[in-house]
Amino acid sequence: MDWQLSDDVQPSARVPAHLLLDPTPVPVTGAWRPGDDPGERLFARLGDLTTEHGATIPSTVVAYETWGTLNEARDNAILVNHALTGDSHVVGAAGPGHATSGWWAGVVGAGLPLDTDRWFVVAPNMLGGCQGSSGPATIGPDGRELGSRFPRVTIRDQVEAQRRLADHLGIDRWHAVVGGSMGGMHVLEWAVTHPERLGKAAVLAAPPISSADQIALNGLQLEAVQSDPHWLGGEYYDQPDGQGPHKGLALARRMAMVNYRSPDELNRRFGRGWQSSVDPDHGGRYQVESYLDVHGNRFTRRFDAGSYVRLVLAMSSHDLGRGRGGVEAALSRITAETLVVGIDSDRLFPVADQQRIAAGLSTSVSGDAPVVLSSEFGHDGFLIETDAVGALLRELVG
Ligand SMILES: CC(=O)SCCNC(=O)CCNC(=O)[C@H](O)C(C)(C)COP(=O)(O)OP(=O)(O)OC[C@H]1O[C@@H](n2cnc3c(N)ncnc32)[C@H](O)[C@@H]1OP(=O)(O)O
Ligand SMILES: N[C@@H](CCO)C(=O)O
Repeated sequence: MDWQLSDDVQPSARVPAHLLLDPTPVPVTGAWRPGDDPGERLFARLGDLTTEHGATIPSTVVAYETWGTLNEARDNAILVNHALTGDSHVVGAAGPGHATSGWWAGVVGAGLPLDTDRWFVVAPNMLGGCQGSSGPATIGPDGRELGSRFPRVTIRDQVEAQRRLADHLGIDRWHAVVGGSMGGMHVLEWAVTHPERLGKAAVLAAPPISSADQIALNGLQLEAVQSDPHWLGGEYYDQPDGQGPHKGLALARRMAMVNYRSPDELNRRFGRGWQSSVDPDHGGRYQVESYLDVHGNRFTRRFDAGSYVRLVLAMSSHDLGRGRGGVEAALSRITAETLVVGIDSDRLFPVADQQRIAAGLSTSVSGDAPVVLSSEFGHDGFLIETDAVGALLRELVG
């Protein structure tokens, strides 16, 4: 690497406002302190990080949010890991006059399954992400986004960044580490790499290894982004008029959304309905196409294409058994009491994946089979079925 990050990293004034995904300058705050505002985004500078592939990320920054209070014994902390395009914003402000927001707002909070009156909940933005942690959109000392200079990272690299965050916060052992989808991959890596540092684990809708089928879906999405003429090898940030690989990124999201939802749900919701007054056979659109367009377009307004490519590559690299004698040998190293949850309509990470995890564990809370939730929402069920997911998590954390 021929670049170094300085301590006063600032967003570039040259970047068109609508491409500036995260306009917050990156002041490197100190560690969390009792009394800090819940849900306030903090940043930890975690030193140079050498990736599994031997590249160095200088002055790695991880953005994170916390809720609740770390007790004196420092043994009430729960790590929550987000999925591919999530962030540290698990839950926002709640109360009179405040809407509750965040991707697991029904799960984390006072009196909720991960009860913040009792637990100290920590949620980092993953390494390579675009919501505050080091990633391709990070501004380098030359005032330009790192773009392709940001190296490939793996699930293990992302967990290493989180391990450093735990050290930074003075948390030797998590009461529990939980996460869904790609976040579940992080949970598994935590449980295998640092078995002594967590008591309990929850793996939701995640596989122990990315299969050919999953890599194929990822590869198509990567191609969609990288074949956009505005991708420019990942150096697209300074194009005139805010141009960028928006079409490619939106197409990738549309492809992904199909796998996040189930055929039954899409068929029930949309059938063969038209979105327009014009018959699709004569140029109009089907409702389901419109739905995917909305999600694809919306996504380009909140996510960086370079980050997306790095994170999808990280997901494809996932193999719990790499260098450990295979998946089953790796699973046998897990000592955390583990909840494994699958969703019966998940076509992205099907229940067979969670069956393999549960069967390989000696510490699964449901024996050698996973808990299977019945939901028509497919993979996204872990985000939507918060009552069922929350009840399972409440029981796990005790
Ligand atoms: C841990 C993490 O992964 S965090 C990241 C998760 N969040 C995301 O991925 C953000 C993208 N959103 C999603 O994936 C999903 O919306 C979820 C999982 C968050 C929630 O799912 P649901 O509540 O079932 O929302 P759904 O997918 O039905 O989308 C609803 C939107 O589609 C719109 N929509 C529905 N039908 C159509 C249609 N025919 N044409 C256009 N838009 C449509 C709705 O108007 C609604 O828009 P609104 O949000 O402005 O109200
Ligand atoms: N909706 C989720 C699905 C992937 O788990 C996301 O975008 O992160």
